[in-house]
Amino acid sequence: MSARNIARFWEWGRKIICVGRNYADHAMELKNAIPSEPVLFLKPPSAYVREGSPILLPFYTSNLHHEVELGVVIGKAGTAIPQSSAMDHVAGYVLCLDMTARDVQDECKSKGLPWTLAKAFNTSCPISDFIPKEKIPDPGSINLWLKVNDIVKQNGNTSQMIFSIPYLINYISEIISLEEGDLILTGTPKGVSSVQEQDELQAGIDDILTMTFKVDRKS
Ligand SMILES: CC(=O)CC(=O)C(=O)O
Ligand SMILES: [Mg+2]
Repeated sequence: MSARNIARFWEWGRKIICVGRNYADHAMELKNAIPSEPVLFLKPPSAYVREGSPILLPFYTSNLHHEVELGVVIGKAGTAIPQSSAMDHVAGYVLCLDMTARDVQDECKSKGLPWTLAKAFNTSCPISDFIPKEKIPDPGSINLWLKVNDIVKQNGNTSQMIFSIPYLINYISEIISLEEGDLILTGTPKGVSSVQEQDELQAGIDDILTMTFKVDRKS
């Protein structure tokens, strides 16, 4: 049996832990309070979708939003990982979209219900190719951008994150042990907007990588 390859971590079926409201400008555009602690939610591994396959519109939403985010791929397991050694647990990064059925999320929020239907549906986590850690020496200072049909919608820098990557690894691993192949989505900057069937989403990290996805309806 061949050894597992971290560059194909999405095939391992590990956890996807998402951080919400980690950029003040995005929290404010949705009229949410600036959090004093990270806001966490989960997606299942069935949320992954790779370039070449479409993002499928769930039948129960009429307001699907894009959220471009930096994803941190865990390379070494740990519990209660100190901030000082947190980066030793990182294998690399991916560019991610946290696709969100905003109308459904708003309804869940108003009823005090979990965000599962809004955030965890099939294809709700499009991801790029794996980026080895060495290619991003300072993940706390990179530009993330996203265009819909060639129009720029999001353009933010990870320096705007409220909680840094070492802080998030420490905070999460105190509550949920991290395993090799887990992915942490670190939150989105402002500019989220609605996408429609047949839209083309292009996103990138500086001059490091771009990715393209089409939105489609399940046939
Ligand atoms: C309000 C949200 O959907 C939170 C979120 O996912 C984020 O990235 O911020
Ligand atoms: Mg998000």
